[in-house]
Amino acid sequence: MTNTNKLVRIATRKSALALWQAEFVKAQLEHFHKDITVELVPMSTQGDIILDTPLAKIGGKGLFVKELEQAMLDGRADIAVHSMKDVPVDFPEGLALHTICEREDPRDAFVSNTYADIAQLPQGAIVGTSSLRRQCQIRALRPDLEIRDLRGNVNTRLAKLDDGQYDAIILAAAGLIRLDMHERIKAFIEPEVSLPANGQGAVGIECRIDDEATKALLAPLEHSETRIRVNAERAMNRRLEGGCQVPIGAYALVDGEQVHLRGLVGAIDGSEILRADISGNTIDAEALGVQLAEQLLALGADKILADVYRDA
Ligand SMILES: NCc1[nH]cc(CCC(=O)O)c1CC(=O)O
Repeated sequence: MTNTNKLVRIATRKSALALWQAEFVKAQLEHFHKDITVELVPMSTQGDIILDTPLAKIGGKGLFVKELEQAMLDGRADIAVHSMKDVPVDFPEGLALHTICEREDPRDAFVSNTYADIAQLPQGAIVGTSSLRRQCQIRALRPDLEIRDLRGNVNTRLAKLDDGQYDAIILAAAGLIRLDMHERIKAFIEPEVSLPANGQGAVGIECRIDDEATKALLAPLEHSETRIRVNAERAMNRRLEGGCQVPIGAYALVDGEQVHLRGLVGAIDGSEILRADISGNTIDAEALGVQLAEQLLALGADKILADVYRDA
């Protein structure tokens, strides 16, 4: 199919990372289709505006994507580029996640100006993260550390570290790598120590379900292995009814026809961490995610999550 003179407008947040991801998709689209025009439509979202309230308290779900979705529904934009980690489970009527691009490094990263890794942190050191998932896993590993809230976009978080407000902070490696700040990563935290969030490191593209012309243009950006991994992870998260601010980790790997999925649900104080894993055929990725969620529920995840939601 040729799409001569087709215009693709990308709704995007204005953070450095969101703009990088939108520019990445723009470059990919232009690479695969020489005859199209791609424009960025930058906008602010509720999540960018309410920066001083812990996300768990404002009910997190979709905070960073609602305005982008409205722009597509209104016809002011054609696609929205998201970090898969921040994409809610369900989509508004008329929109769907059409494309998942190849995943960047999914691990969490240890960032500090003084210490080389978590093991080197002295007793009582202050670690910045607002992620309940990172918090519970670090607390389980090092109960002596003091975890403090850390909000804002990647650059804001790094500035707070450089200010001396924290001894170390934990960020997604993918964000730092994309923003060309690889050298800020002192150590990668392996999934055995900090199981990543579902979708971490993957970029997804949402569009109108009936927009066949745009969907055809997006087709070459799809990465099937990443799709399988993220589908398994998101299915687990969905069955646990986890929003984007929950102490839940989900991480899948694909090896040939096999998908291996690990899941974790933790109490925020790190006092209890439930882990389970499952393997099966890639065709069953989503069913495996649901089964793994049910294993975790049977182990007591429902009680832990009920406590988290009650305290939020
Ligand atoms: N919650 C914010 C967010 N959403 C996506 C990323 C990083 C990039 C990615 O996971 O694709 C980050 C920052 C972070 O967790 O450090």
